[in-house]
Amino acid sequence: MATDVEQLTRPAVRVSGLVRRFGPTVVLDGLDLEIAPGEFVALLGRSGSGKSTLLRALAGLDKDVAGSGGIAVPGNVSVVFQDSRLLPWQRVLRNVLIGLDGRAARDRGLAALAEVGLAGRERAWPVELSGGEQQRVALARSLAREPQLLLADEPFGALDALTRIRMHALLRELCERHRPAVLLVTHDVDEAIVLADRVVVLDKGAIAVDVTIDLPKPRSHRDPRFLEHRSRLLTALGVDDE
Ligand SMILES: Nc1ncnc2c1ncn2[C@@H]1O[C@H](COP(=O)(O)OP(=O)(O)OP(=O)(O)O)[C@@H](O)[C@H]1O
Repeated sequence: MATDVEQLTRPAVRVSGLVRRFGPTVVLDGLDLEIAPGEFVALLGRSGSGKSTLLRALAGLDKDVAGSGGIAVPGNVSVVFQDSRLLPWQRVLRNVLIGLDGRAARDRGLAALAEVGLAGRERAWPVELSGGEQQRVALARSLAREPQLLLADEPFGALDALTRIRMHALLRELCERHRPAVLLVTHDVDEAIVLADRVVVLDKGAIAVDVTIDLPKPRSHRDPRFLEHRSRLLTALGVDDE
């Protein structure tokens, strides 16, 4: 039995020495990562560096990694992808409640839709919603499951810049209220700095950079410390900061 102190200090996510190969190609090469309960970690890395591979492993979607040891995650994990993955033949509330049963779950679904600003749209069809609204439904679907770990793979990558900024504010609020541990995969350095408590960079199969973003929220792009973080992270990604 774990003691109370162990319960409090135990990370929500612990990855140790994770290796993932596809044929001869080693994508994850002894990767270590811990995420504390309630901590928001953003994962950056060049295209093909293995970000989605890591996220899929944590989500339990990679059968070849599952059960191999090296990964400890909470029992209750939700995933949000770049496309909302709503079922077009189900109305909004039905989509939120997929896999959930009972009155309490229905109430959580309704509350989650209200939290993402979609109260009154429960009976809409996905096709009647904008891309940003569909991603809100996807967020509500995750929230209704009250996850201890939220995994997000470029959830705003397909949205226009203005909608993305609104979604940042929404995600920040939701995470502050519900406090899941979060791993957000993104290509967007600014998005990582705006949202995360920590930003990690994946390179050559392991975490190459691990930076705590100790700036008050909401964060301003004009804050010189924001710019310092951006510059450091862009350098880590091999991009020149003009
Ligand atoms: N099922 C698979 N079979 C073979 N190779 C794969 C498979 N899944 C991923 N890979 C390879 O693993 C590497 C990492 O892919 P992954 O999708 O994790 O990268 P990523 O960092 O998420 O990239 P991006 O930023 O472009 O989305 C790539 O070289 C990719 O081709």
